[in-house]
Order: sequence, then C-alpha cells, then structure tokens
Amino acid sequence: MAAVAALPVSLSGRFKGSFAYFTIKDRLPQILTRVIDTLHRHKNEFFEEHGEKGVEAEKRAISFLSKLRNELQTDKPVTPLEDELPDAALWNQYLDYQRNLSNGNGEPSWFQSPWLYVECYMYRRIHAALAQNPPIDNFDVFKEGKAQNFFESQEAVIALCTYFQELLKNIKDLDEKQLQEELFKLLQVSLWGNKCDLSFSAGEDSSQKSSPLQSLENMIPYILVNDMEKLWSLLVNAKKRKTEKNNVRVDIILDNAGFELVSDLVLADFLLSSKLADEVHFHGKSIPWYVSDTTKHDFNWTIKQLQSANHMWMSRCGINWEGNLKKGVWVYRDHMFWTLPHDFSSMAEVAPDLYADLQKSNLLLFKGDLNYRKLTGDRKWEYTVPFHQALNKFHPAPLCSLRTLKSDTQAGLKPGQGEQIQASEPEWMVNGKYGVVQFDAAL
Ligand SMILES: O=P(O)(O)OC[C@@]1(O)O[C@H](CO)[C@@H](O)[C@@H]1O
Ligand SMILES: [Mn+2]
Repeated sequence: MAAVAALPVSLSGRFKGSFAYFTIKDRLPQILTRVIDTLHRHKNEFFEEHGEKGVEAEKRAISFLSKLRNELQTDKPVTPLEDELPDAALWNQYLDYQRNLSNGNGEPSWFQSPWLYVECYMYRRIHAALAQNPPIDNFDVFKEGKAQNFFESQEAVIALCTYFQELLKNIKDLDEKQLQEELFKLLQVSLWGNKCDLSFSAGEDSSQKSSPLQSLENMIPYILVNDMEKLWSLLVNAKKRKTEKNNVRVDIILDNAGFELVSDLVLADFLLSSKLADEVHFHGKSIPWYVSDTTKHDFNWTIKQLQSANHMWMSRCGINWEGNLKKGVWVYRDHMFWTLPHDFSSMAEVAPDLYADLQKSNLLLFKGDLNYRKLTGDRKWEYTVPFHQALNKFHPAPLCSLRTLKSDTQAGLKPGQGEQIQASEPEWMVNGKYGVVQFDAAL
C-alpha cells in the first residue's frame, strides 16, 4: 500500500487559548442564549397561532436548549441524536467514528473533540429542539437576524444593484479586457460580502454599511491568495470551447444570507449576462445553520424582497432573478450533506449523488469560512502546504474558495507570507480583514 502522508491535527477546544477554544467557551453559549431569548420573545406569537400547544412546545424547546448549553459549558460527552430526522443515523455513525478516533482517550466531548464536529453538532441540536416540537417545528430561530441583516444592508444593496443595472446596459459592447475587469470587481464584492456573517459576531450587527464597490482597490493587498486570473482563463476557455450541447455550468456553494447572498446573486447574474456561463446552480442549507447561512426560504425571500422594493434597480434585479429561476438557468438545490459534520474529503463516500452532481460543473465557487474549513478539513496546516494537498482528494471539478479568514486555518501561502503578517497583526487569521480567492484545478 502506498504510504499516506499523515494529516495535521484538527483544530479543537483542547488547545487552550486557541480561537476554537474561545469560540466553544464564549461564542457558542452566547449563540444558544440568543436562541433561547428569541423563543421567549415569540411566546405570544406561538400562543396566537397555535394556542396552549404552541406555548408547551416552546417550553420543551427551551428546556432542551438549556440542557444543551449546560452540556457544552461543562464539557460533557457528545450524546447520540435521539430524533428521527432523516440525517440522524449518519450523525450517530459519525459519533462512533469520533469515538474510534479518540482511541480510548475518553468519550468525544465539547472541548476535547474537533471544533468543526462539535460546532456543527450544536446547530444540529438547535434544529432538533424545534423540529421535534410541533407545532413550532418549522420555526427558524435565526430568521429575524437574517432579515435584519438584509434590511440594514439596504444602502449597499441599492448601490450594488444600481451599479449592476448600469453595467448591463452596455455589457454587449464590452471588450474582453473590460469584461475581465467587471468580473474581478464582482468577485471581490462577493468575497468581501463574506465579512457579513452573524455567527462570527454571535448574532451582533454585521451588515454591509458602506458602498461595496468603493474601496476594492485599497483592499487588494488583503487578498492573500488571488487566483482571479485563473478563474478568468477557465471561464473564457470554457466559453470558447463551448458547443450547443455542453452548457457552461457554474455552481455557487452559498454561505450567508443578507448582503453576502445579494453579492453572490449579482455575480451569478453577471456570469449569465456576460455569457461566461449558461447556468448557475446554487447550493443552500436544508436546515437553519451557523446563524446566517442561506436556506431555501432565505433565498426565495431575498429575491422577493428585491422584487417588491421601492427602488427601480433593486426591483429590476429581483424580477430578472425570478425569471432566471423560472427559465431554469438558475437552479437552487439543497442537500443534507452540507449540514453534516463531515469535511468535504468524505463527500464522495457519504454523499456520492452530490459528488456526482458537482462533477458536472465547470467551476465550483465555495463561499465563506465554514466552507473553507470543510474543504481543508479544519486542520492545523502549515501555511505553505499547497491548497491542492489540503483538499485531501476532494476534486470533483475545478474549484475556488472565496473566503474571508475567520478561523485559524490557512493553506497555500507563499513561504514567509503568514509569518510576516503575523508579526504585525496577530489576529489576521480570525478578524475577517483578510481574504482569499483560492483556486484548484481538478485532477
Ligand atoms: O462560513 P462563514 O459564515 O464565513 O463563517 C462562519 C464562522 O463565523 O463560524 C465560525 C465561528 O463559529 C467561524 O469559523 C467562522 O468565522
Ligand atoms: Mn455562514
């Protein structure tokens, strides 16, 4: 058997003082407390809608969540899921897998196990708290926050939609160089749009306030790996090689709702309008996830909001996007795999249908920090390990991560690059100021 290079250790709360440690110790309990508050605040609404049954369900959900918070804060063993949701068996198998990994060093627990695992597990348990308790089983505890983030980004959304509609007016007359410039701009807006997530700020305001197009130039030095040129060549070559039968398909694995989602939709519209792509497939979450991640409801809600906005260019965007969905040139999909604890290196085995679907794409754009963590296994990589290697055999199609750094893992940097930034800015990996547009071609 060929020797397999050992993988570096997983980020984990067992490393005291690490970002994972502080997240588990402070941020996750804070998020749980907010969830409990949200349920409390909706008590009257539950009563009005469902009567006593609604209030009882709310109480059960709250007690389930308080118990969860206590388990977390006292580093209790991770317990098997007891619900009968379709993914429960896979979660419980994964717990067994973690038990085998810990090799007799105690049961998997909140602070001892890999951070990625326990953090995903928390969101899955939050989901269970609601899903198991009809009649409030469809209540998304993060919905309000996502909507608020969208409304607070209103000005930025207007600025972006206006810019984009102006661009569309003469997109046919743009030469290759100009098209490339516009693509690069919209890629950067989508990249920096990833600053606006709500789990990072434990639900505090993190909307886009300033014009998203204004300071792109100044932010170029903060893009630590910038493979935009590679994306351009890939798309231009695909366009040139195109025949009637083989459409160019780009997939966007979405991250946060709010401004980030709008920036992704604008990018997707640009890809079609410039004829760099013929179809865009969006992948969202099938359950509420990491506070601000996009579900099908958020996706449709956002497009509806734009459509009915009292602003000509905003509503023009919304109308066009609904049209794209109706025509089938935009497709929204979700898959259970995106909300499992597995990193993407096990997708081919755990979700072969999803892997096979992604293989049909010309380019996969993975948005955000969590997707980066799952792409690279959430491990302590040496900064200079090639991205291709960190992907650990996940190569369904050419792919690119658009991610602002909000967790302490990063691969594919130049020798000395990480150390140099570290010297002047110790928080560089977790403060969301830096980003990557990091590409890997499939093998
Ligand atoms: O994927 P996103 O939305 O960019 O970020 C998710 C995130 O906020 O969640 C984790 C903190 O709990 C961090 O790793 C990361 O910053
Ligand atoms: Mn997110």
